[in-house]
Amino acid sequence: MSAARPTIRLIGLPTDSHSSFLRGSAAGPPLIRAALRSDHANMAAESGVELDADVTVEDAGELALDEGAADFDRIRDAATQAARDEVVPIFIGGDHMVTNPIVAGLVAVHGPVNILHFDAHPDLYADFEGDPLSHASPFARIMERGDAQRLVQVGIRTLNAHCRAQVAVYGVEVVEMRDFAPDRVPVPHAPLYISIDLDALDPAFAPGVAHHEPGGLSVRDILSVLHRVRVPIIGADVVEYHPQRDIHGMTATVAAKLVKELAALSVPRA
Ligand SMILES: NC(=[NH2+])NCCC[C@H](N)C(=O)O
Ligand SMILES: [Mn+2]
Ligand SMILES: [Mn+2]
Repeated sequence: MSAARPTIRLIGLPTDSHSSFLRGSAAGPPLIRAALRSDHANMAAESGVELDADVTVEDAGELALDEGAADFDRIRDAATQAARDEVVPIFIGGDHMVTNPIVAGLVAVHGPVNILHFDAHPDLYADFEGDPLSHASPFARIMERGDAQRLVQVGIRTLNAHCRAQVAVYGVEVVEMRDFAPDRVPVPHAPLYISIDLDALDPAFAPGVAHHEPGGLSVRDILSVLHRVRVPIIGADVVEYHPQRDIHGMTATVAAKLVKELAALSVPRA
């Protein structure tokens, strides 16, 4: 990666076969990509970093997935290849199972990473409905492999007894929604990976998700935390966009805004 001008690699992950309750996020990636390139906006992040000008955007399209067992390896290998190519991968989901193989792939190059995770759910189930690769379990798999030095979770508001026990077992740092303020979030250092489940947002800001959980974050809350990141990220994902639950594409626009702000975090801060 050139010190002067980093490259991000946009990778769509059209998969929702490990979802619970509702499927539909597999249709998300092209709609988020279209919202990112819509003429209603421009490519400037709020920091002033401009995609295409200050950050090269390499769009890899959708990864070929077939809902079979090989999908895990395909996603993991795409993350590893991006790291070896010295580009910053930004994955567009698809459901939250994808973060499990993504982190496995990045760790192969970077070693154990620090994760900043926004979600209504801790996604730490030992397994969910019998599926260890469930979108409700990615961070249990990551923590049990030792792939994370730190896992900081923000916006959590669905902790049941099982997940509270998992938090304790894995030493997860949780900023629950009931305690949230942007400056209360411990922003980890490098190597930093950021995962955003759109249901971290209140349904008023992001109706286009399966799991509507009231009392969530605002878009500005998430941006206020992202703007406190001081190290260039090694990768990120935005997941769980469900087009069929959206209203006038507003959640696709929110997802695209987050992709743009995440891409800007590939640039070292002055
Ligand atoms: N990433 C998710 N949507 N997790 C699924 C949540 C599972 C279950 N409904 C719960 O509330 O604990
Ligand atoms: Mn969630
Ligand atoms: Mn999630």
